Amino acid sequence: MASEHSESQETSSTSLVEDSLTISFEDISYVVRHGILAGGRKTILNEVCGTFNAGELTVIMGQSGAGKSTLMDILAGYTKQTSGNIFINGRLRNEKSFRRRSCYILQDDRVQDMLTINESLHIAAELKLGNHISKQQKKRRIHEIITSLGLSSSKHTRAGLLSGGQKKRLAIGLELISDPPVMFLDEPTSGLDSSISKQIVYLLHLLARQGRTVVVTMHQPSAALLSMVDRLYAVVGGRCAYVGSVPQLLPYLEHMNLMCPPYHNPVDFLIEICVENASDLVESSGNGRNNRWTANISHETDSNLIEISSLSACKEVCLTTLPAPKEDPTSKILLALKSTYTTSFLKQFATLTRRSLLTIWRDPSFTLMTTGIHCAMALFIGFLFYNIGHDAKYVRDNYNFLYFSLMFLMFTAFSGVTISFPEQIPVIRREHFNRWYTTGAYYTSTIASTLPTQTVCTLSYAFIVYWLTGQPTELRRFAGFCFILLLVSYVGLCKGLLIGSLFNVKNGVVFGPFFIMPFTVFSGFFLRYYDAPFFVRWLFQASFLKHGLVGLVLSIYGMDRPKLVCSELYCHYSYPNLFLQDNYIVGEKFSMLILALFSIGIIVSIFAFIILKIRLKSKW
Ligand SMILES: Nc1ncnc2c1ncn2[C@@H]1O[C@H](COP(=O)(O)OP(=O)(O)OP(=O)(O)O)[C@@H](O)[C@H]1O
Repeated sequence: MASEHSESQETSSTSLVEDSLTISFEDISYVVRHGILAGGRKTILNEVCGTFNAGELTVIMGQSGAGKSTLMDILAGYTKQTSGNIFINGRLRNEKSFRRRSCYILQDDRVQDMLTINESLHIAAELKLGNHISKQQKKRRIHEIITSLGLSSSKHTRAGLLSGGQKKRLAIGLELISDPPVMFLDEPTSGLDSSISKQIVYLLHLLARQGRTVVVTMHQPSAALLSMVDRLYAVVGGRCAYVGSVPQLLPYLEHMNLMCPPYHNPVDFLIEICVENASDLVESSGNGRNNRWTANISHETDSNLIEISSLSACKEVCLTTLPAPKEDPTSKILLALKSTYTTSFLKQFATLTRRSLLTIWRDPSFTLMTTGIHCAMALFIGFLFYNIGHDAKYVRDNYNFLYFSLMFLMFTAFSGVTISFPEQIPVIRREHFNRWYTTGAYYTSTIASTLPTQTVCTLSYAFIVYWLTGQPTELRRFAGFCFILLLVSYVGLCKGLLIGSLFNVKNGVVFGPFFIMPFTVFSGFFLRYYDAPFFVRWLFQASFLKHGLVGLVLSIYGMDRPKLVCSELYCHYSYPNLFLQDNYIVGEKFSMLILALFSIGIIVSIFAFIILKIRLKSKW
């Protein structure tokens, strides 16, 4: 009842369109299982409290492993706390509506390297603003973001060629398209030099001053960055050691009889001494409850800003053209929408497919190389098994050739995706969490944009080998041959997606073949169906390679193929039917094989989709 009440309160609050959101949290704990067999538990956050105001830049700092990212994940809604409450403007948070009004930029944030800044922002606008905003308004919004973030001179540069600072600004700009009033950023300055870090923190400061609630994590903000930070929230061992402004930190430490040496950065000093003084600091800060050191925060900070903005690195960013959330019509229109995603599944699918095809078009080297490899391999195999297809003497060799073709196409489809798909995960994770699109739209668009290349490669191979190896010149046999090879390569692709969703590139390369090898054993090539022990025979039905091999043999030797030419005195398989009998293929139906391949492909795709969905929900 309590939560229903709070939800209705929250819903009614959003209809009033609050432009600024203050986040407060009470007694947040996060406990994980530690060593499942031992049944142990590890407390990562221990009843922390705090308030992060709108209009302020808050930095969550602390040593590595202190719990900063975990706190951020919980506040952003990425992870669910074990206990405790989060309030938005004093009311219990409704996660669904909060996620529509916040964004989370993760540490290993990546952008689409092959797209220019302008293209990336246009795609983001299509996905995040949909048809609710006119084309003109979208263009204006993109222009505002590009100018405000100092990206005008490089707006036609591909993201892969941008500097670290420009990439980070682009990542921020992509989220600013829908103008969320709350922004979370995990380690936004990691890997950047001090001047670029200053520029990023200055940008975040300006965004906060426009009324947004900006929360970032940093290990240990340098003295140069501190003048732009409004609120420090120091975490030690999952508890709060200090919450307050930067200038108040020194008096706080002195109040605790912890004397910071002269000319020493008090933040560095706090980090150095916080572990051994953890209990006293946590007690003094009330684990985040004590507001004594937070008074007049923003006034203290602004006095330093004139000096900072004169820095050449900071001059690039100025939010003069970007409206503050309370003046921004875009955020008002989006707020009126009730659904989690702004655009329909079809719109998401179409935009994502366009983006993938554009990426492939921009970097054709991979597509050209794969097609080239398929053609080169086809020529090699064609000359190796040259003109054997019509001769009864070579039926066994022809069978080997069919099996090799199957394996080659399956493996190339499988390994290509196993390697390329995991690289996309960080990008999808951010975009999906920030409600650009559903997992289903992304997944189907990935399949749709991969199929054309796979089809071209498979058909190029099939055309070349079919004619070079002298297979029968009948359209129906050729069509059957191509169709089976296409289906097997598509199933290989789906299996690649499954492995790519499950593992990173390294583990995928190592463990991927283990998922394929059992299907090879039960393909009927090494071990025939009736020669296998009865209790493993069902595995033949589950092997897509078995259905593929039988399909290829039926295409070439089935369909009442007449007696073959024999180039020797005696050929055992002059009558193709005898070969079918010897391999237990008589009675197999082509339509059933196609149905089996389709079914296996669909089942594997569903599994891959479920795993991807689970993976995107967690940090794994
Ligand atoms: N699911 C989990 N299971 C076990 N331990 C976890 C889990 N999640 C986090 N931890 C541990 O909790 C501690 C805090 O992790 P967290 O990532 O929040 O730290 P952090 O302060 O952000 O560190 P860093 O700055 O190095 O990223 C770490 O010791 C981490 O190993």
